[in-house]
Amino acid sequence: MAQRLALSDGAHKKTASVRVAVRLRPYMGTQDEKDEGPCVKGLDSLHLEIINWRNATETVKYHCDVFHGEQTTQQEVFLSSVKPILSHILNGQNSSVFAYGPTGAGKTHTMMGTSDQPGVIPRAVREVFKLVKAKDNNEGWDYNISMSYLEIYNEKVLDLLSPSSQDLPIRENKDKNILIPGLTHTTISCFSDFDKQFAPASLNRTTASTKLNQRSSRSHAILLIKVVRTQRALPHRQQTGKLYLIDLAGSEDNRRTGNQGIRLKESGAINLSLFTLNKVVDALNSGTAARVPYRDSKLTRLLQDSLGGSAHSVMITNIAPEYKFYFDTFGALNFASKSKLIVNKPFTCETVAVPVLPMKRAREDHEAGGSGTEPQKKKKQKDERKTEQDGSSPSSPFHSLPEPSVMDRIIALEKLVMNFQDKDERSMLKEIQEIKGMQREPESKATLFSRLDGEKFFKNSTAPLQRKPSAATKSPTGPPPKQAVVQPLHVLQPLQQQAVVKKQSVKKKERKISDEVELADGKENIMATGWESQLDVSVLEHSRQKILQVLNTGAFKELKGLQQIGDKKAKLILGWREIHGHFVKLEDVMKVEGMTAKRFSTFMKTNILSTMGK
Ligand SMILES: Nc1ncnc2c1ncn2[C@@H]1O[C@H](COP(=O)(O)OP(=O)(O)OP(=O)(O)O)[C@@H](O)[C@H]1O
Repeated sequence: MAQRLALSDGAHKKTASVRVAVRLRPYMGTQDEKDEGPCVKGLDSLHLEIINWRNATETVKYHCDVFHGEQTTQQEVFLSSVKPILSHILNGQNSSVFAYGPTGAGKTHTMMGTSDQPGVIPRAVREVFKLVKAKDNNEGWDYNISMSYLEIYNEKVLDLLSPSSQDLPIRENKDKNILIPGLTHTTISCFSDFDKQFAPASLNRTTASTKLNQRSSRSHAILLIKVVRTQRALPHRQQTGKLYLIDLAGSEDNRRTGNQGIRLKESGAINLSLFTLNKVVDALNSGTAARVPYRDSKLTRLLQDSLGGSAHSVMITNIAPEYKFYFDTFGALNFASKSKLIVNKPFTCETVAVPVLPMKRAREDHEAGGSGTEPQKKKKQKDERKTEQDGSSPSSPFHSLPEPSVMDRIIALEKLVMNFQDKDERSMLKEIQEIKGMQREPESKATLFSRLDGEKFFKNSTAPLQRKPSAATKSPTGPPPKQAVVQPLHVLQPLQQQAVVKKQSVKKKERKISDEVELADGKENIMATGWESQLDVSVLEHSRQKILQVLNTGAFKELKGLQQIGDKKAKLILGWREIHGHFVKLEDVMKVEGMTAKRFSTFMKTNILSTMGK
């Protein structure tokens, strides 16, 4: 029976982390009807930046193990991100490469490629044969290479090499190897052998056209290349290494894909498994003994070896530059930065028992369907059923999962960004927030600009990432931002405008809330009540500007710092801002859902009083 030997003894002591590469596909104008320009761009081979959703004049910077820009070739992606982990499978260890990212971002292109530009899969298989050939006769081992190819479609495991087969079960043996009884294993002796099997089997994969991708993969495709090497001499040691090459289906926002009916059901399954993948990463990252929910989806059950398990893993996060992919890109980058923290512990899967061959056959039989004794079988079936009751069965109602609202997602993402920024970046963020605070004080203006101009924040001289001005997002004021981790270049509204209290001649009937105040620029203001007219006009206006500034630039927490604003209102304000841009005047807050005139009046009164003197 194959045993796992942890490489944690003596000289072999080492761990392998999940290597995270990010690949940005070229901008495809046709995918972006509004032609708003890219929302994300690379900075160097390790960094990229994306426009901050809260303020289009700011950017958020990410760090990854490798960044592949738009011009990167398939060959370069393979050489830098994939080739280095392939040799492990010749030593009985597992390796895995998986492409993750939103639909239409280039996962299939990266993994499969085209005949002109072959992707990771054909290149990796060629390389495995090359490595085996180089070793073959010199070291006294015989090598056997085989392939299996499956897809997970609507939470069903389907054999792509035997398309007529039904949903296959997933099992785990006592050595924690993941097995799929009934799955075809085909021995391949050269690359063309592989290609003969792989090319037609790929056509069996479920694809369909959606609004975001004409040929969208509706399933997760997993190619398994298994290398078994057996020592010719006694004691006939045998090592089994597996290479998983995984093209995940894309995460989807069905408001944009326009999915309905069967596409919507597929999408539910795709999003559920990716959501579970996220939970698995979270659990692994927490570093506690918390249960890792591998069993909650077929995908994570199969990837058990690849994440936090025994594999050397590379995750290629594919992202798209167009604005319509913005939130998916943001989510993918945050997921990538989480996965980067996982540390895998590589094992060698080796048999030392003699005689080797009968036991090997028994093991193969086991994988081919004859798995385990009857009582074991029953127990495993029970486990499967249990998993299905947990909600991962094909018939489980995916749509009944609570879909977080857009704002919940945005706020969660925001939290993630704050959590996963590099420490240095976090401290810079803090510093920048302080500068933002200073911006609120007109007397600090001069200091602010002198600091912003300083070397400390803007060392990079490349052109800043800027959204092309569109009606909804035009920044009202200020020069284009220079480059920084997060760029706070929201320039001040003029403060301390002269206000004149008009004679209180308007009847209360006509002005339900208040008397009338007219600003020097002629704007009408309907919030001042009797108590306000007692205040110094400049103090009043100063408070109003402060409140307006928080409403326009405050994050969730700062909004909640305002009187009368709870979680729900803060989210609604963020949502309003996202859609409409800035509040031009305070009264615009009444356009936010649930902010009645009466509430607005109380909101103003309490906030003006609380900001006075600050
Ligand atoms: N690096 C690239 N260079 C040129 N074209 C690319 C690149 N990446 C992706 N494309 C093109 O973009 C389109 C979408 O890519 P692809 O189908 O690979 O996306 P996907 O992420 O696999 O989507 P889905 O999850 O919906 O299957 C395809 O037409 C593909 O050829």
